[in-house]
Amino acid sequence: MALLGCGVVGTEVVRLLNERAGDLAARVGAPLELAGIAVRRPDRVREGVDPALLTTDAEALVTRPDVDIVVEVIGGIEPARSLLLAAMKTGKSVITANKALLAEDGATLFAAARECNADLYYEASVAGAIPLLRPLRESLVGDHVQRVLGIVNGTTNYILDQMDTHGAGFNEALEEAQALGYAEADPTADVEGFDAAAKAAILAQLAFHTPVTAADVHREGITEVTAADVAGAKEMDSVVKLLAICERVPDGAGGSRGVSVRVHPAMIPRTHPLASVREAYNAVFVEAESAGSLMFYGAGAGGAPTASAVLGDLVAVARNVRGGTPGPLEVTYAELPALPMGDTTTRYYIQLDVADQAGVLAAVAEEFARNDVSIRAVRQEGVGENAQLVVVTHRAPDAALAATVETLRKLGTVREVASVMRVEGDE
Ligand SMILES: NC(=O)C1=CN([C@@H]2O[C@H](COP(=O)(O)OP(=O)(O)OC[C@H]3O[C@@H](n4cnc5c(N)ncnc54)[C@H](O)[C@@H]3O)[C@@H](O)[C@H]2O)C=CC1
Ligand SMILES: N[C@@H](CC=O)C(=O)O
Ligand code: NA
Repeated sequence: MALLGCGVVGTEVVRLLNERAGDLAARVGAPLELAGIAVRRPDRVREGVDPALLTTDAEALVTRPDVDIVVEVIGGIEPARSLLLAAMKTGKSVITANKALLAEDGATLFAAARECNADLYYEASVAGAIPLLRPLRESLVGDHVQRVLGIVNGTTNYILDQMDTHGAGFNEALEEAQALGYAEADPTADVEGFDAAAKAAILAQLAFHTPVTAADVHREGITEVTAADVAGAKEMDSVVKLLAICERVPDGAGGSRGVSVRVHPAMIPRTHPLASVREAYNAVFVEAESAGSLMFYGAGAGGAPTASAVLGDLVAVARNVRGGTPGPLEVTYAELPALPMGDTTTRYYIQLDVADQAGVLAAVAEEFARNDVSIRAVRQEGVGENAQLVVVTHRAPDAALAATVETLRKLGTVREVASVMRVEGDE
């Protein structure tokens, strides 16, 4: 086998391959021999890594005749894509942790795997160590999945958790997450929601057997989440989490109109199981017609947990290679359209700084009514210059809720829209 990349994840893969060589050989039925490791800087000292294995010529490594499995933990689109394609075209099976690539151009990789009769396994790409893709791809393939909902980015969960529990600042918490090996090479991918959106696309594609790419996912990160949002959530006995939500949208005639796939911060009650997901942990609920609700929980980021998922794939693929039978391929027959966010029904929490005078509540309520948004609860707090209205809505199309907020911003009696947050998990 060959390894591409020897960073946070790659180093752990090498360490575990060495430490568990005997057990892995027994489980596969043959030893897993590391033929080479493609790196950018071969002079760098890497503890536990034999320097004789290092090469900067990744292209030559992936096509070597003595390599039959290639593990890619470089990340990014290129050269990862070309290397994986070259590997499959020369008869190798491949394993990758690269959600960005799978969500942007998974179709090309899956087509190559099919044409070349190669395995393409990627359990590490979503929710790190948590076995989630194999259950969707295999265990639940006979069921009808309705919804996948969860926390799939460790870095942002770590930041939000530190803000909530220790009142930490955003930048300070991000630096800690980077030092712990959770963040992507460019942490913008985490905090702007790109990483979670890529994972949501992969989950939706597997769950609904329909092509979904990152471009189909509505994405909002956590950079706009303010201390006021976190404090507002606390007052509601709730917590702010970055959620990935993939839903099958019914057509009213027993079928599906399409899928809604979105990533955004949301307020969830502290009593909800997702509220207790702390630090860089991930948790995902899968709701299927016959299985009911299933919950997957565990380490979603970090070198060793991610390497665990890579090694699981490696043993599975090595067994397939030895047996001469490839594993299951992607099936995306359903061709369901990805519906726009505006059509998706959500609920909003809105905190308004208002003038403390007669008729304010009526004026605010009128804007909700004008947009056909039903109010679930209203609370007034403070007096005079500190007067605030907190409104929680019932479900309405997201476009109607966004339009309501826009009109509230223009209302003379509203001094400021202090916080707007979607609400999930307490219906
Ligand atoms: N760190 C984590 O918690 C998780 C990471 N992943 C994914 O695993 C992959 C790797 O992530 P990390 O190890 O954290 O990143 P990293 O940045 O620590 O490691 C990537 C390594 O690849 C090397 N590299 C870049 N271009 C190369 C090239 N052309 N040839 C050879 N080496 C090259 C870099 O020098 C770096 O050492 C990414 O796709 C990431 O999204 C997935 C799940 C969790
Ligand atoms: N950067 C990612 C790593 C795992 O996929 C995260 O923080 O979850
Ligand atoms: Na996983």
